[in-house]
Amino acid sequence: MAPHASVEGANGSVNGSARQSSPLFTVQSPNVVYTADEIKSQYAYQTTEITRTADNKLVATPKATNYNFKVDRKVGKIGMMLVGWGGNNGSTVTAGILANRRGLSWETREGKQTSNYYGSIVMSSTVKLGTDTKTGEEINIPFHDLLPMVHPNDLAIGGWDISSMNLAESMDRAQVLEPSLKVLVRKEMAEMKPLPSIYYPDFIAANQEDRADNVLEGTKACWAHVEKIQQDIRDFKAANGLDKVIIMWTANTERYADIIPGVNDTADNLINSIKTGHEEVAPSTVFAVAAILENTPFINGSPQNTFVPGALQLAEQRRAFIGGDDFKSGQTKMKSALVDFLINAGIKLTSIASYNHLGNNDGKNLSSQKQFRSKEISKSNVVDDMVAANHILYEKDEHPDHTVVIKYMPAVGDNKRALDEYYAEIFMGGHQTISLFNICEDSLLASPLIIDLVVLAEMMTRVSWKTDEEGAEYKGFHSVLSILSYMLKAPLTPPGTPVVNALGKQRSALINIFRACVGLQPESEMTLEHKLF
Ligand SMILES: NC(=O)c1ccc[n+]([C@@H]2O[C@H](COP(=O)([O-])OP(=O)(O)OC[C@H]3O[C@@H](n4cnc5c(N)ncnc54)[C@H](O)[C@@H]3O)[C@@H](O)[C@H]2O)c1
Ligand SMILES: O=P([O-])([O-])O[C@@H]1[C@@H](O)[C@H](O)[C@@H](O)[C@H](O)[C@@H]1O
Repeated sequence: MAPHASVEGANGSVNGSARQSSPLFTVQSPNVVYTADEIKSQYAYQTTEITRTADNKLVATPKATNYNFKVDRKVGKIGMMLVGWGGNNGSTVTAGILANRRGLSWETREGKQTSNYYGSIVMSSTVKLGTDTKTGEEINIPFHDLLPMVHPNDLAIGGWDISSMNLAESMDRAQVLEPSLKVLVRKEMAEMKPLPSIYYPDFIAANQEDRADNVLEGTKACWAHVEKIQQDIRDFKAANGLDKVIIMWTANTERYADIIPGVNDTADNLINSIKTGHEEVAPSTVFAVAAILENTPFINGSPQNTFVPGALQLAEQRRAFIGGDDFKSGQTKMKSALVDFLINAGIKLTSIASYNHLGNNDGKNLSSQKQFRSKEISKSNVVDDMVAANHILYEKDEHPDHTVVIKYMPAVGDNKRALDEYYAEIFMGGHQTISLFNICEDSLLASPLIIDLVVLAEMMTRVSWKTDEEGAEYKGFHSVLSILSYMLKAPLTPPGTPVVNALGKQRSALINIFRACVGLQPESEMTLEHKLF
């Protein structure tokens, strides 16, 4: 008996360019109702409440909370606007979507290569739907078919860059893609030109100045910048006949902004600070404010603290979606899986040394201490939740030594080298040393994450929920889309809620929330049907 089966997507193939036809599956349940426009489900959310007795014993009480979910099935026409469009990631993801849309193949030294979306959890991973009643085999379906999601091939693409290069020139500058592929998309890419952007020199490395030839007037925040970006968004929507736009920051890493009471601590203060030209307001925060005011989801793919408290409060007030921070693409992605495994195996990790060097423009910008510091923070905090969860191995506030080093080495270009040593205590005084050498082709790892973040953020604009209470109205998830954490190093979460970095937990949360939207309980992996004979 084949224990597993993978079912092709509803569009005929997992990565195919065909459009979504009818849904791959339907849920047969009294708790799920399908109409042409919506899927409505009733869902019993099972949790375990912990209380303590007088003598400090734990009491676990199962609890069920009933939710009603509603999914709008109409995807509409969606656009993706990238800040930093002319960068390595921006030009690579654009070329990748064009190639997939046209089903391109090209010659490489290893032979013919066809377009794909490998590295995208949405387009190239599968999820277990259930078990075949006749064969007993596990039925796995493409993640993309779990809910009615936009297909990346359908995305209209635009954006901004402080560099005036068109996307073909940017693609050449990036030195990421094979010439035999570039030639096939060059004409289309050459017609794509980034909109001029805002450039506040103090926020990125001085070594970026030589590419800043496509900038709006003004070197610090002003309300005209917000209004210009808002107008750019509206113009892009109108020019492409879009129903929705998702904005992604894939521009350079900025230095952290100081959080200053009266300046960026509240929505009103932040807006006033922009209007009065306060020099501590970063370009990424100005973009975030403009996106929020346009009720356009804004995702931060870099590590800086774009979402200062005032920006977060504004998003909550406007019920606009934001997410971030910092794509989790290579060294940190591996770390968030490996540390989860080691600690959950009862192995006491005592030291993590993470060195990496890269030669792309990101590396050049990160060679400046203030910008490196932003990245060091996002790369270092990724183990905190896993360590804190195991009080057998670690005393309170005890944690492994953890160091992060990034060096700019132009020769290796976009092919970042990540060298890690994990050192751990094992049984009876033994030690385990794990040494990793991981060549991360940075933009080819980050581009699928950009796609996932855009597709999932757009999906969340069509999901709403309500309780069973009399008169309850459907509403969206919290403005801070922590559901996106799988793609991010430093996941932004609603204020006061925990940060989860463990890769497995992040993926499970994403899948199980989407299962709940169609009335399906989480996949427990218990497979009692195969154990109780
Ligand atoms: N694997 C990865 O590539 C990876 C992983 C995690 C995070 N990131 C982050 O993603 C970002 C982009 O990475 P990249 O390799 O594409 O870098 P890149 O330097 O090639 O591209 C950044 C682009 O942003 C532009 N830019 C800078 N400031 C701008 C502004 N204010 N407005 C508009 N454009 C602006 C630059 O001109 C450049 O074209 C970086 O912050 C990087 O740290 C990358
Ligand atoms: O995602 P990851 O490979 O851990 O981290 C990476 C860093 O090591 C490196 O500086 C650069 O490649 C990217 O900005 C990315 O952030």
